[in-house]
Parts: sequence; structure tokens; C-alpha cells
Amino acid sequence: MTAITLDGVATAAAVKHELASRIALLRAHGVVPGLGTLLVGDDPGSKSYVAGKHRDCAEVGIESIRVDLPASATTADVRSAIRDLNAASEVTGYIVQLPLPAGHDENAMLELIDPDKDADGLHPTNLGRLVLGIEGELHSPLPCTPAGIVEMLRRYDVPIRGRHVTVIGRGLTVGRPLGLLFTRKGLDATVTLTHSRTVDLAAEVRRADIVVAAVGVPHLVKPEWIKRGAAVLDVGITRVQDEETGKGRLTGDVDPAVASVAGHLSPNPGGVGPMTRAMLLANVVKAAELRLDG
Ligand SMILES: Nc1nc2c(c(=O)[nH]1)N[C@@H](CN(C=O)c1ccc(C(=O)N[C@@H](CCC(=O)O)C(=O)O)cc1)CN2
Repeated sequence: MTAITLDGVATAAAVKHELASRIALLRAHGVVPGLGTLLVGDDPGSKSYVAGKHRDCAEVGIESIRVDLPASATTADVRSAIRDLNAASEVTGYIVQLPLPAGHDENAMLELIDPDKDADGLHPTNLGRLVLGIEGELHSPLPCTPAGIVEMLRRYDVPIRGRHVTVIGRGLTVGRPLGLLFTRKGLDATVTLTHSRTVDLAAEVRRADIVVAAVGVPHLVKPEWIKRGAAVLDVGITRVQDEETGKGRLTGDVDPAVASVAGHLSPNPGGVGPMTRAMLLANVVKAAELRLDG
């Protein structure tokens, strides 16, 4: 068996194409969607992700507003930048790029974001609505990586209802919200959320129809852990040095040999990452549409 590739680049391109016409309609009605980003420090990964988000905005017609603070920024500086973004009328939604440098309390900073401008769905009000299963009029943006994973499975017709999902990693941006999303009414999966203290990780993965690996441990997930035909989504990414070339390259949490057992496999890079970015754009557009309706 060779797994079908869950192509995040192509799927994200399709999502962006669909968004472009909605953005044109918003603009025709005088609503200009604007994404703000707040980046603190000079982590190379975060810088590259933020740059990508601004490129995506330019591609689809969303304005983007960039606020960069040096690594030496104090918590008071970050607080003040968040207050400014809450007040800026051209910013219809924004994100605080994570992780923040050591010494900043991420949860406290996320709590300062105006929930109506929370483009990442990480404010406690929006995460709370996900817990409560509130949908419809009280629009809550979903965290981008979980939303991207579900969207990709949907577009590849991978069944979710009644299926067993094992998520590796309980982080704020992926594992925790993904467990909530998959168990929501309408998606109806059964989820095992594993973490560093899980006793027999291989056994938990072996029973899964869908496996999501989001820990940042290169090639942790082995082919012998995978049920034949399962869908495997490789989210964690690590920068490693290539032994032959000595150059830096990116590697995922899933051993490439998993392709011989899985039914579907997302590459990394080129899988869930581009979908994360596409779902951020979708959140910004949705929030702008609600302004129009309201
Ligand atoms: N505020 C947030 N911070 C972080 C989030 C998030 O959703 N909100 N998620 C991750 C980082 N992230 C988005 O910010 C992100 C990660 C990866 C990609 C991506 O497109 N990756 C490419 C490879 C990119 C490269 O060459 O370095 C891929 O997978 O093909 C986009 C966004 C943590 N922080």
C-alpha cells in the first residue's frame, strides 16, 4: 500500500481561491479585512511563519499590519502592543505569534486580546465556546491548525464520524482544541489525547483510524504503530541538520516509512502547515463578514 498524499499546498490553494471572491465582495461593500500580527523576538521559525501570513494576505486581498517587538521587550511592551491592536480600526483580526520568548505569560497575553478580533481562536472566550459547543450566531473562530486538519480530511473524503482518533501532543494550538473539535456534534469522532506521560503510546496509535502527531520529535511515529489504511497527519516540525549536506532541513514527527502502511499521509513540510495559514485567512474573512451582517 502507498498512502494517498494529503497535499496541504494544493488544498490551501483551493481554500484561498474560494476566499478571494468573498474578499472581493466584502471590499465591494466597503469592508476591508485586515490581519494584524504581533511578533516578539527573533525566533527564526516564528519570523518565517509571520512572513508567510503576510504573503498569504497579499495574495488574497487582505490588508496586513505587522507589529514586531525586539526580544528585549517587556511584558508591559507586549501588553501595550496588544491594546493598540485592539484599538486599531484597520485591524479586523489579529494574532500573537507563539511561542512568546521566555519570561512572558502567554495565557495572560492571549486573555488581553479582544475576543472579537481573535483571529486564532485562542482567547479563553473563544476556546470556551468550543468547549461549550456554541456555534451559529455567536461566531467563534476555531484554532487554525485543528480547523485545517478537519478541513483537509473533509476535502479528501476521509471519514471522521465514529472513527477513533489518536492525537499525540496536548499543546494549546493543536492537541487540546483538536480533541474538542473532533468530538463535537456533527464530527462525532472518539478521541484519545496522548502526551509525554502516556504509558503505551504505540498501543494508543495502533487502534486509531486517524493519527495526528504534534509533538516535534523527529520520526517518532513508526510504521509498525499504524493500523493498515489509517489516515496519518504529521504536524510537528523540527529543524535538523542534514548529515550528508550539513545544511538545515525540516523534518516531521512521522517516519516516512509510514507511507507503506497508511491510507492517507500528510507530508511535512507541505501538509498541515499551509492549511494552518489558510484557516487563519478564513477566520479573518468570516469575522469581516460578520461586521457586514451586523
Ligand atoms: N499564534 C499562533 N502561533 C502559532 C501557531 C498558531 O496557529 N497561532 N501555530 C504554530 C506555527 N504556525 C503558525 O503560526 C505555522 C507553522 C507552520 C506553517 C507552515 O506553513 N509550515 C510549512 C513549512 C514552513 C517552513 O519552511 O518553515 C509547511 O508545513 O509546509 C505555518 C504556520 C506555532 N505558533
